Amino acid sequence: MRSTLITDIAELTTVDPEGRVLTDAAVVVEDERIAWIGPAADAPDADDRVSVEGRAVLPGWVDSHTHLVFDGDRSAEFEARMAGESYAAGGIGVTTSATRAASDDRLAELVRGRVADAVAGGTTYLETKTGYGLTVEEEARHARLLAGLREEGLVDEVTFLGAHLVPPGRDAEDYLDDVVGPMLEAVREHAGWVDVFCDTGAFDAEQTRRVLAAGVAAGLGVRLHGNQIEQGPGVGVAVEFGAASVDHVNHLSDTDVEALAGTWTGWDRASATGTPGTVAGCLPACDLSTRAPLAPARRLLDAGIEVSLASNCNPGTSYTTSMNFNVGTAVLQMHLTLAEAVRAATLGGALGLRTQDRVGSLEVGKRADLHVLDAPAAIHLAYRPGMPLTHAVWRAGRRAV
Ligand SMILES: N=CN[C@@H](CCC(=O)O)C(=O)O
Ligand SMILES: [Zn+2]
Repeated sequence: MRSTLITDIAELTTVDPEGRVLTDAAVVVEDERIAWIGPAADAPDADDRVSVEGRAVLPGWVDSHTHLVFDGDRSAEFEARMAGESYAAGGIGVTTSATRAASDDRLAELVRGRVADAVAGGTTYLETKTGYGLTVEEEARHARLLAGLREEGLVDEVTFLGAHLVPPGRDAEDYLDDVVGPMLEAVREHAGWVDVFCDTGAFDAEQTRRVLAAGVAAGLGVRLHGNQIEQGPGVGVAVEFGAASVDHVNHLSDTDVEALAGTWTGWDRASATGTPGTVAGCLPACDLSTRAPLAPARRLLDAGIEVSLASNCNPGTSYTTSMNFNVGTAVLQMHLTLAEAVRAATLGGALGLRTQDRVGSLEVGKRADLHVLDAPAAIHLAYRPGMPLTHAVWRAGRRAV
């Protein structure tokens, strides 16, 4: 077992249950885990020693919502939106055509490049989805590709999103017969989660229930896209199914907020123990790129709901993997404190992936996922928006950047 002492940390944001922020701190990493955390002056000996020379360190970002398997360009659609058009689910079909035409090698290269960008920006745990295939063969091809990259340790969680859009030219019920039948059968060995875009122009409540029920029967965990375009049934269905996360949540009724809050009654936020409920996944870059009202993260936190921040990297609504940008935006525009935003982008994402016991905070025994900023304090993420602040990254105890 090889150990490394990472020392001369000006500010160490742990995101542990007490929310401790240590100054003049050090961390010892043993293989892929954190073995010790404390004042630099008390640090034990280790095989290797790395000084971060007065920089800030925080847990690596947990990006709990991305769509990285895609080809093609939708910048004209974005430009039209900036000139006043609204976002509509139909654009997914454009990416689907381009993605179907891409070879296995090209798709793998594209995903690898996007993952490399994410890691270079401090992301150490990453979920990603299918959803631009929309035939049995294509969804299976994308799920297989992602499972291969998970084997390699490049991505961490794979989600099946066959119910992203009814492909142009197909009848909805007939398509869903495929989704819950041969498509699910083909992807279930590759994916850990099932997801549905439950919104105007995509799938309604009954269709969503049908897909989620089939996914659960196939042994998959539940997550959902909901309440992005309009107030609708997404949050209600997510709660009904005990989803780990419902993401977007731009348009919420009081009943939606109460329903989400009700899922967190068995969770003790102060000690981060108990039974987690349905995380409200907020996607600030997507909200800006679609000119949607920013998800009400402040209101959700105040109601006792755990919130995550994720990049939602995809070509239609959020073409970025930058978690630094999302965290800065949450502080600047969504009225989260820095501590709340960092927690949402680390432990919040982990809760939404039910991996909070392994990742999402810097605690002894957890995976050594560390993000070193080129700044003395983490508040620089909001104070200097858009600056290249990621200095170094350790992922599972290995230097990745
Ligand atoms: N809203 C649904 N899915 C993606 C967008 C997909 C697209 O437009 O290509 C999202 O999460 O925003
Ligand atoms: Zn999405």
